[in-house]
Amino acid sequence: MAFIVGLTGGIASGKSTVSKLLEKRGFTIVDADIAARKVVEPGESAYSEIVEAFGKEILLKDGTLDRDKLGSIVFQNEEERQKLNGIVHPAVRKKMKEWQEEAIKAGKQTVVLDIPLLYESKLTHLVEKVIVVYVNEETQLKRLMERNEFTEDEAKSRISSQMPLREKLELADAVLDNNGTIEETEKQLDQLIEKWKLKP
Ligand SMILES: CC(C)(COP(=O)(O)OP(=O)(O)OC[C@H]1O[C@@H](n2cnc3c(N)ncnc32)[C@H](O)[C@@H]1O)[C@@H](O)C(=O)NCCC(=O)NCCS
Ligand SMILES: Nc1ncnc2c1ncn2[C@@H]1O[C@H](COP(=O)(O)OP(=O)(O)OP(=O)(O)O)[C@@H](O)[C@H]1O
Repeated sequence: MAFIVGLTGGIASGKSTVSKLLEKRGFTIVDADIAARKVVEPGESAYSEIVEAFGKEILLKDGTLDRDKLGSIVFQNEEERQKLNGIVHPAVRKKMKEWQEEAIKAGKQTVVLDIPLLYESKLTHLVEKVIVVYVNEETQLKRLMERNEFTEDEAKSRISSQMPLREKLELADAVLDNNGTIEETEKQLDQLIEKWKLKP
């Protein structure tokens, strides 16, 4: 039976960076953010539900979601965000289950579920161990602002829409401290792969 590992953290804490390092080592990643983009494509059921709930003004000229516009709505307003989550999350869970089953059928010994909201969405029952990618608040804010070219307010509104990252530290089975260089994170990751005897 495959070993299912949860990978989480906070926005811009380095989950995708760690996922790429795991992929380089042959591990299969099932990425919630990728699933969340897939299930809102035109023609998918979540797409029409989102248009119905938020109106056509959250669409671009080509009919796809205006992610910036929808983001600015939902990260300023908890109720709007819960409305979007209620539409997207069930479809994301279904898509991730499909991808996980495909990986298991292909004989993978480990499957890593990269889920930003693993704790917020109470999904720890889906995994056997949880890795939290940790950065301090200052580093998180700086990297998020730099990556997305957000103002401080835009970045803070996204960060505050999640459980505080330091609280996730207490819940983790393993923590990767990503405040340093990527090489330093990579070293911690290789030690963890060894400790947990993870095989791709
Ligand atoms: C609001 C949307 C359109 C903004 O798109 P955008 O391209 O700007 O961001 P992206 O999807 O790449 O997410 C970036 C990061 O934002 C954070 N985030 C995204 N959605 C949420 C949310 N509903 N609540 C808290 N944090 C979130 C996560 O850390 C995620 O890794 C998009 O994030 C979305 O559809 N969110 C709802 C689905 C969701 O909750 N996805 C997160 C994991 S399942
Ligand atoms: N150790 C590091 N040193 C410097 N920059 C880093 C480090 N780790 C990640 N970054 C950068 O910080 C930003 C956020 O990293 P990443 O995208 O991996 O975070 P994430 O947790 O996947 O974010 P999200 O929640 O949005 O998916 C990226 O621009 C990435 O290149």
